[in-house]
Amino acid sequence: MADEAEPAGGAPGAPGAPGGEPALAVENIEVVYHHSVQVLRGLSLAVPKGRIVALLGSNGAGKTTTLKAISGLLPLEIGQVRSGAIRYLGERIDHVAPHLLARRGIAHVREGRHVFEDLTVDENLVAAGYALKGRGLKPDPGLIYEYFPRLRERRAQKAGYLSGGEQQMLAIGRALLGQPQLMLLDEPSLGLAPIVVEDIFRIIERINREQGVAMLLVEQNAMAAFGIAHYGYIMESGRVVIDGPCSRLVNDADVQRFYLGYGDGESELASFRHVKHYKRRKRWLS
Ligand SMILES: Nc1ncnc2c1ncn2[C@@H]1O[C@H](COP(=O)(O)OP(=O)(O)OP(=O)(O)O)[C@@H](O)[C@H]1O
Repeated sequence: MADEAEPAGGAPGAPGAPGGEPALAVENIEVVYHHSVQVLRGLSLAVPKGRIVALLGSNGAGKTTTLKAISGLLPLEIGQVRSGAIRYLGERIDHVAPHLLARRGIAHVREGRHVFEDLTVDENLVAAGYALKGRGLKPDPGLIYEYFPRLRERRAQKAGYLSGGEQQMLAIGRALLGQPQLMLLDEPSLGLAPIVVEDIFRIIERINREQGVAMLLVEQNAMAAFGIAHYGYIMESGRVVIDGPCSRLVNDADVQRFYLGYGDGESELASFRHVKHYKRRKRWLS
């Protein structure tokens, strides 16, 4: 688990911010789909340059929607950021088209390993070089193969025939080829065997460390995320309910009880929203 200084005023329950100059700042955004279905309700978070920040939460909390809001994909699903602001390297990006954001260095590795199945591994990487257009940078597949030697061995193979873990590696490799300054990773562990998850998370951490790329990591596998992230936010129903350095979150009694499921017989309390009530009740009982 990476160490992170305590944020100023970042007490559990009050969304704060990790220390360091932000690569990304999401400020109090509300997101609706189809002009009516509200999914994000005043969500704020920050990702400092060169850091890994985990975004956790139960199914349907709005994690994927948050990533789509940042990478500009919402309009494709008739979704919109209705209020609030998203800043990348200090500039507003909440109404910028996704291909322009990709060129500016935001790479979104979407849930479900999106690779071109009929293209080879090599061809997939060449296609990903698009993100470098106009930035005066050259794609470097050699770097990708250095991080993912298994892909080098299969470079002439069609991506559709790779294993799930190899496809996830290729999806991350494609994103990295664009030399991003911010990577959005949506559930890289999804559907993979624990040993493969360990392998991929080790590589993600190495990429962060060596390339200095900031990362916002959405994960259901909280322990895997806590293992590499510097700071974490936990969401419920479209807003952050608790945040802090991962070293603190993992030891926090409420996180353990309501999120990690280390219960002590209070299993009917299934959400952070019950925390205040629960604490009040505990005082009455004692
Ligand atoms: N295109 C869409 N149109 C309408 N509602 C949507 C759309 N995409 C997501 N939603 C709704 O928004 C809510 C949040 O979904 P989202 O996928 O962002 O959550 P999540 O936290 O990523 O969940 P999971 O962990 O299950 O992937 C859900 O209630 C979902 O049904």
